[in-house]
Amino acid sequence: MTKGKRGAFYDDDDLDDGYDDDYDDDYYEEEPAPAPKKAELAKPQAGGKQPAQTAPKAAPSAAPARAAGASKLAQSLCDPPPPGPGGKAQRGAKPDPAVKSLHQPTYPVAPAATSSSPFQFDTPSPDDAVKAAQERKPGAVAPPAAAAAPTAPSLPQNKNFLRPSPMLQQQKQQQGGPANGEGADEAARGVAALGLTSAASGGSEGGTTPGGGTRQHHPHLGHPEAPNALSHPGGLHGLHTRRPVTEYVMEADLARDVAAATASESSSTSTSGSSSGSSKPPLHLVVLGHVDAGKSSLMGRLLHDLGLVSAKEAHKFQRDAAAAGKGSFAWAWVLDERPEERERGVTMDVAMTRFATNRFAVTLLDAPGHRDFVPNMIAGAAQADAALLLVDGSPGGFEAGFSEGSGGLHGAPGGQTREHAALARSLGIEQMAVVVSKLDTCGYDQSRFESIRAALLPYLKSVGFKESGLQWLPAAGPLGENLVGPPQDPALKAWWGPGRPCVTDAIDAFAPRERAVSRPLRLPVSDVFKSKTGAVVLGGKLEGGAMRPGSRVVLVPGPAQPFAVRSLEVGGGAANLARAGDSCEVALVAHGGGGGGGGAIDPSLVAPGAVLCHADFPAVLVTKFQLRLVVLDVPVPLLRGQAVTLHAHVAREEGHLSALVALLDPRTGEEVKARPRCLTRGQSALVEVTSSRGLVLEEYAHYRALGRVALREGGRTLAVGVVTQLLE
Ligand SMILES: Nc1nc2c(ncn2[C@@H]2O[C@H](COP(=O)(O)OP(=O)(O)OP(=O)(O)O)[C@@H](O)[C@H]2O)c(=O)[nH]1
Repeated sequence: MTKGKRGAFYDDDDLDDGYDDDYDDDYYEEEPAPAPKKAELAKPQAGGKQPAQTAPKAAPSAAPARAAGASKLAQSLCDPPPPGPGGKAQRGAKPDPAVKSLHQPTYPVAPAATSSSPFQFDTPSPDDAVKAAQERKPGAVAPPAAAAAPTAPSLPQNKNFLRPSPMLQQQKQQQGGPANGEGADEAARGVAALGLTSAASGGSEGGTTPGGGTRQHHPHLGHPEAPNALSHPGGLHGLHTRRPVTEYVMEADLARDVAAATASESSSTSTSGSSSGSSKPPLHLVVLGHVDAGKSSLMGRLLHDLGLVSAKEAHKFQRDAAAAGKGSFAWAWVLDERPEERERGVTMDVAMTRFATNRFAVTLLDAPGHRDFVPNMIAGAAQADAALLLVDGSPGGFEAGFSEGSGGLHGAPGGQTREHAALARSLGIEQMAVVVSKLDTCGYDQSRFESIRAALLPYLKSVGFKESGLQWLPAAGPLGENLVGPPQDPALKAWWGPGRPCVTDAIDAFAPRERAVSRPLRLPVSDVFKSKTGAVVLGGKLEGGAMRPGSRVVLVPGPAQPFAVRSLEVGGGAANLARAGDSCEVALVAHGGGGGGGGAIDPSLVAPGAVLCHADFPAVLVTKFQLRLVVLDVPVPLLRGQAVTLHAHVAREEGHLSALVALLDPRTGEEVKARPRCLTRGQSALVEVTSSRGLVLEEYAHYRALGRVALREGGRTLAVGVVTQLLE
């Protein structure tokens, strides 16, 4: 393999530069065939943990037909892997979805299967739903009645995108907070060449009480027909005159508050160890991985082991899941709340919850693994500072999730381990802990762990991760092994002893994010809900700037008049200040309208993809922009006019490639050809994109999180890029 160079054309301070340095030839050994052993199951757990699920033998044939089904995005990202020393070929194993049998409430060693059938859904995926709605109603306009309803806000209906778990909603309500209710080598190097780096933001300073999840609705999915500034007759606007963000100087009183909060946060960081979430640096953590890798189960059990799910609640989840014939999904039910998710045993939305580790106030985003829900995964990952990548270590499981797909226009798509990792990196995530799960199914075989690492590491490096940004550890979620303390199972303990990190150690080893407070306020709205007091609350992650009660803000797109911040919650607790990186909820009142609620924002006017902005430095709605992109795995070359779905922060719009401006050298960024006729996989290019409706975007140089765009079509991610210029 030609060692990738990248980044020369991105004047990005975080640009990766250590590709060669980090390259580790040791990992280019031929992968030894896994030697599965009998699973060690259903043993009592030490440390007061819940007993693991018992292990009656399951009939593999009875397992649901769920397997590798995945987009082909990364087929090109990893083929062919580099030869090892001596020219030995290094290839990922073929799909072998033996993981099927793990859908039974047992953990048997499954025989290797040779084929996989994609998971079947009988109802439309969110992608389909949004598309269908948009096709039904081009330029979808909100019904005037809804727009006019002053006191009966029609909140998004139960299609929440980021949502808290039921357990956390309950906790929040008990605390009296807002109710939550319903709640290819070339291509790969190209991704790396984008040099995308993490959002310069860091999360909340004060997750005051672990488990104070408050977000409820994501209007993006909930309201495919919601108004858009460019189509709404009732005066939504987003056509501000843009003041250069570089002119912004933070208001003196706000700057004082920010400086004080920063000082207090640094001092508390240096004296870490308290168990309270308050004043701990925030960390937005997304959990990624192929369908059924064990993401939800691991997080559900972790929340229990951290004391956020009581034994009684855990028992109820187990009883109810068993009664529904889904006993093995009991821990996943902590986060998989929707009936469809529980019935199918598949996460569909991103579930959000909060907990505290020794070091961080963590906002957890549990992303769906199934390829139909990659758009949801993108929105979750777009907010994250770090990721846990769950990799199924069971025999055949890793191979299914890491499969390359069979290529061609109608070929089988590859596994989501690839797609998720590539997307995460392109969305700016630089720090990731790879958790190899389900090793209990092969007797915690160390060689299986090592061989998975050897196969995955080159790929992760090829999509832009530095080896220094990666951690590797084993864990078995449902069994509670290596989650919050050292493993109890002798077979695992034998090679993962004291001093080796457990999951919470790995989280604590992530670096906190720098907060992008020097830019004007930007908060992409991911939730709209009504608090107990009747206030309409907007929630999301602050991607730039700072605010406090009284701050003047404007919603783009949104009503023309400015609002004032009436009250704030950060990390689930009342706050006087929110800074870039904070996960916050904001209640607004019309500027100068007092606190009576009469001037409160009408939630029906909160459009999907809306962004709360500084009133004097608002964002603008963009319909044409220039994007520097890398073409991922495309079945056919991209031509001018190619229809795409644009994914940026919490926004999603239909659009097309309106011009292929130039082909770029992926290493230097220099133009190698003007106006190319088409773009093929792995190529780097400057393109012009036209969106059918306006959306809020920013130049990547100013706001990373608002300047990253993924282009998808037909269930595949075609390209990822960064906004270089706003054109119209
Ligand atoms: N033996 C064993 N089974 C596991 C382990 N982790 C998860 N499972 C099982 O794998 C199945 C899928 O687990 P989930 O937690 O739903 O997987 P997921 O990655 O969240 O799935 P999606 O979100 O739908 O992509 C369930 O039957 C779990 O009991 C593990 O460490 N060992």
